[in-house]
Amino acid sequence: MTPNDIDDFDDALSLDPGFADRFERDEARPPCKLYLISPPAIDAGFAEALAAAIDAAPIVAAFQLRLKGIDEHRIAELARPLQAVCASREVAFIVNDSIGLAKRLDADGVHLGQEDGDPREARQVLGPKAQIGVTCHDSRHLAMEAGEAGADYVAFGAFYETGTKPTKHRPEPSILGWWSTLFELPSVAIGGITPANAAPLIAAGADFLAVSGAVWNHAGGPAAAVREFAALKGMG
Ligand SMILES: Cc1ncc(COP(=O)(O)OP(=O)(O)O)c(N)n1
Ligand SMILES: Cc1ncsc1CCOP(=O)(O)O
Ligand SMILES: [Mg+2]
Repeated sequence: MTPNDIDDFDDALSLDPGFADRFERDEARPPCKLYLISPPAIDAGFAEALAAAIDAAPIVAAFQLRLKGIDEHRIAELARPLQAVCASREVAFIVNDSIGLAKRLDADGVHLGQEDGDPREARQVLGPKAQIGVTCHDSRHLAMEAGEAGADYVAFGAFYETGTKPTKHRPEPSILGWWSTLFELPSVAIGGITPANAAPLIAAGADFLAVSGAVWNHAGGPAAAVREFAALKGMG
């Protein structure tokens, strides 16, 4: 994809929704992977669902433990079996929001929102191997800042309406193409992504699709959802 193509991408998509299905993702780029986000609340039985989702297709690269409004000690208890599921399957285990909790759990990384802490501090605390991700909403500026601060990926979203959390930023898919043309650092697309609406994001150049509701709330169960994502062009 070239910068000119990127400018035209959203226009073509709005005129012809089938455009993304025919658009060729840059073949030099590795296939797009799935980045699972936990439901906002879980119980001990969730480890089984997580294992089923990961085992459904070899496209799951990462899992983020994103539990809201729960005491950190309880999150740590819930985390252990999930961490074991991920470790045995070579899936990165990422903690949301808290550098301290990521350190305490010896997680593979941490995801930081704009109010969650400084990626440079995360690097100091978690070390050179940690995967540090940063929320960049719909902002090219925030993404470049995150890259300069040493992030391992930049996350754009929410691309679509989502019931998982209230969102106020709505980037166009072309921000993913713009990013991938200029920078090597991987991008993550997030927000209301389903197998039915993911094609434009994959075609535009997303390296990872971060998904919660479409996997855990799928009528056929999480494994069926992951298989549907795996069948999309550009995933692999
Ligand atoms: C991969 C990924 N991208 C974005 C977010 C959102 O993070 P944040 O803006 O801090 O919002 P909360 O998730 O904390 O509600 C994310 N968690 N993961
Ligand atoms: C955490 C987060 N940040 C932006 S949208 C979102 C929710 C992702 O969950 P879903 O895939 O259910 O929309
Ligand atoms: Mg956060």
